[in-house]
Amino acid sequence: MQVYHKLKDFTKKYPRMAVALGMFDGVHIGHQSIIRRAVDLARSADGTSAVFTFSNHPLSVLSPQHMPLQLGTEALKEQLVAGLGVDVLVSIPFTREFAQRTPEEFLELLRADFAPRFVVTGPNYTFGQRGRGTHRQLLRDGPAYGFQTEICPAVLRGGRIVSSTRIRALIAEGELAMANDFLGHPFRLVERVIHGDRRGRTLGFPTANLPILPGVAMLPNGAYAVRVAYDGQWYGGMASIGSNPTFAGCSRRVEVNIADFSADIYDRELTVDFLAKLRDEQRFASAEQLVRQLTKDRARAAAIWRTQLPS
Ligand SMILES: Cc1cc2nc3c(=O)[nH]c(=O)nc-3n(C[C@H](O)[C@H](O)[C@H](O)COP(=O)(O)O)c2cc1C
Ligand SMILES: Nc1ncnc2c1ncn2[C@@H]1O[C@H](COP(=O)(O)OP(=O)(O)O)[C@@H](O)[C@H]1O
Repeated sequence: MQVYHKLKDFTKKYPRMAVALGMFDGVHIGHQSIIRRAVDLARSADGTSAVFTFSNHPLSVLSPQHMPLQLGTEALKEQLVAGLGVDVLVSIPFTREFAQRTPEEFLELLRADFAPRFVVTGPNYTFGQRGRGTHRQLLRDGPAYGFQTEICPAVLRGGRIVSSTRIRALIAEGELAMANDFLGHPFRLVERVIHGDRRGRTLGFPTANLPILPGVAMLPNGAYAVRVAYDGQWYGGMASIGSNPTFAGCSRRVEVNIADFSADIYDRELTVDFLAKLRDEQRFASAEQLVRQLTKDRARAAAIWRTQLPS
């Protein structure tokens, strides 16, 4: 997949585009149906599939106080979109200047830079100044700009609409099984390993520490069964979300003990998929008691990740 962070004239390089439009935070099963439809339409037209999105949420510019925690970073969105077989990802910053475009100017930009044959989006998508452009305008005016529009219906699970807003709430409440069902993949963190207190190795449980960036959604504190991708390889593991209350404490972070693994991976990127919660975070009376609990956690985590490692 080719990734662009700036607009330019893509029309010569990528003919007959099918473009999926949206923020796609979390790339959940509703987003996946939109993006897959663009991929299918591009294939059937022997053309190019593209996702056109923003690298920052529009509310971060228009109304920062209403900005929701994001289900993932740019790096995560890129990973998940690539996994859907998309040819081109265009992810540009949303700026005040961009927000000034009228819906008609946005459509003109789409024609000039993408010249799409097909535009695919969801029923809640809006575009142009004050979000005045709706799916109805796309359906009505698309042909004048050279494209057909497909609006994918909202995806339901258990009678409820799957949305990024709903998944954010599930993550905050620790409803991991339902969140993963709505996401269509395990809740995922992609981050670089930072330094900790170098205590993990002395306990017999080294833990690669990952920061929880401000603005990014995270599960409640506790111990979790996880799977971890490092350098193209999947491993089982267990993770702690919290601040090590048994010791002096630290800033809230994610710590991952990777099974059957030994290497220095400071500053390297890890992908951590949260599979199931094992227990709440506890303050133990001693390091020995924590170690005893971690040994039990490891056995329970292994029973979970063993069936969930991609080959
Ligand atoms: C699966 C797992 C669960 C953990 N649970 C707790 C806990 O309940 N309470 C706690 O104080 N620390 C817990 N820890 C964190 C350890 O205290 C921490 O990994 C250890 O102190 C090493 O810290 P360091 O990486 O900064 O060296 C847990 C770690 C793991 C891997
Ligand atoms: N099985 C493993 N799981 C996690 N990290 C490991 C493992 N084996 C080696 N490491 C390395 O050890 C570091 C964690 O050791 P630890 O003593 O907890 O240090 P820190 O407190 O700096 O995280 C990781 O960042 C990684 O570089």
